[in-house]
Amino acid sequence: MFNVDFDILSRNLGVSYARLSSSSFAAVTCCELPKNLEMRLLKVATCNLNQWAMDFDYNLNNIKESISKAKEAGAVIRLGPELEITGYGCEDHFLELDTVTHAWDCLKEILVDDWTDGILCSIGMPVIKGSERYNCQVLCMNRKIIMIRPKMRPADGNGYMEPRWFKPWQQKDQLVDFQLPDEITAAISQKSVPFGYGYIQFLDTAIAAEVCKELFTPLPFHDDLALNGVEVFMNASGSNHQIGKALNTRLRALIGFTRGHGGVYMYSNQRGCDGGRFYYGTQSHRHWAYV
Ligand SMILES: NC(=O)CC[C@H](N)C(=O)O
Repeated sequence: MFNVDFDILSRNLGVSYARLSSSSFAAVTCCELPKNLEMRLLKVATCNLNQWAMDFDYNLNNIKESISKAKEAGAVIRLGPELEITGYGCEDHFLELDTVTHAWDCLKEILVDDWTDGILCSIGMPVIKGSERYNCQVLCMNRKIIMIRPKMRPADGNGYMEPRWFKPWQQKDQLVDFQLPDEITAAISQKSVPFGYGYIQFLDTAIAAEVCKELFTPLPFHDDLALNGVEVFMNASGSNHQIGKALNTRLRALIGFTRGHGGVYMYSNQRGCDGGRFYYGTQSHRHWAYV
């Protein structure tokens, strides 16, 4: 495919952090994704949750329940909506340090128990790196954090104000090392994780996260990722309801993408109201095509 210059930085994780020498983005290599069928079918679960802004216990329970249901259904990938731990509509509560700290506490609860055993979970939460706050998908499996993918195209306008709370990630050419909070390190014996734009290379497939609006913007990142072998895309959304949007905007975008690139596109959205200003569209989708 292309030359890979492996630069192993995180042996403690059991995964390797790879910088691609001839490409503009990076990959995390990982163990074999558990397969649930002899036919090598991959079962995936997109979970639409009716989260409530700042209700951490309630949101965490919904997330746990959705992971249980995904596992019961035999899925090996579970995708939840954007910022599902805090709720999407926290508005200026995102500016409070406690909001991010509580989100880590919730993630810790998920990681210390068996929730992520045998299933890749993409979980939405705010993360502070350096002095900046990012809207992230935290990809976890087997009680470890495999990668953190910050949103790169913030939603602004039409009632959205993400730039007020989150900085868009702009380093398209690399994954960087993120030092996990001490409490997480103590709980799961993991010190750091690759953070940025990249994908996870499993032995038998490659998977990448995408965050809501990134599906709809010009020059989308998924083109490059698909051309480099990513087959499963996980889009976590906080997309509000508007008449006609589900069929005319979302579904068309998904079908257009998979028609051109093949693979599987998973889409998960928040449901209903969450205390903020939006009523969220309720659809979840997964669409696939062979090319
Ligand atoms: N959270 C977002 O990125 C929203 C993006 C876009 N406006 C939508 O409704 O889907």
